[in-house]
Amino acid sequence: MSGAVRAVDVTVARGGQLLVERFDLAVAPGGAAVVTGPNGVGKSSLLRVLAGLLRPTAGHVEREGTVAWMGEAAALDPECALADALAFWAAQDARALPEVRVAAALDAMLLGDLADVPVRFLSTGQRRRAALARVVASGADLWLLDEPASGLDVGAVERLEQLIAGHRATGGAVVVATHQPLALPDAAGVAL
Ligand SMILES: Nc1ncnc2c1ncn2[C@@H]1O[C@H](COP(=O)(O)OP(=O)(O)OP(=O)(O)O)[C@@H](O)[C@H]1O
Repeated sequence: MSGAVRAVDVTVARGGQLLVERFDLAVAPGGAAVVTGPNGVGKSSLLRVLAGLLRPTAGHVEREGTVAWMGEAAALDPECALADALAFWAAQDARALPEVRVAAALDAMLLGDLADVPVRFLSTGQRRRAALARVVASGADLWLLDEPASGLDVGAVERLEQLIAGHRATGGAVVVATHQPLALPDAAGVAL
């Protein structure tokens, strides 16, 4: 696995407001960056630019590998059992053995007992863990995570930190926007 992202001289403006000006960032395979700053400063917007979902006003972004994006909504079918909803996306990602990937991702986020429960019954924190399981099951090289720890209990935050460490150990790259402190060794800090 080899994931990476590089932002070169990136400027981001939204709604006539300058959010990020002449920004540079390089996250190599195995690397991580943590984006912090007050509400409305532009963290999500920057992550969207890194993902290619939003065009920068100036500058450019280079990505290496496949990308998993985790935003506010998990986009898991509320009527489906959790494992089936995750398997749908794992299959879209054209990876081999989606069911095996989903089972491993559910285990990784301690959701195995909820595999057959419809998504609409999940609690806030369980939904967040399900969204993370979707990222894990995607097998993507570059993870872009917007507030992944929001609503998670202490144990789930530790799981998240372990998942990110494991992803990086295999050559994956991670950029996280967060208000909550996360233990991500050697991560580059980006304070907006
Ligand atoms: N589609 C849009 N059109 C115009 N302005 C927008 C749009 N989306 C966001 N903004 C504005 O851009 C600014 C940055 O928003 P963004 O969501 O990137 O902030 P953030 O740092 O992630 O905030 P938070 O910590 O609250 O999640 C805010 O002032 C917001 O109102």
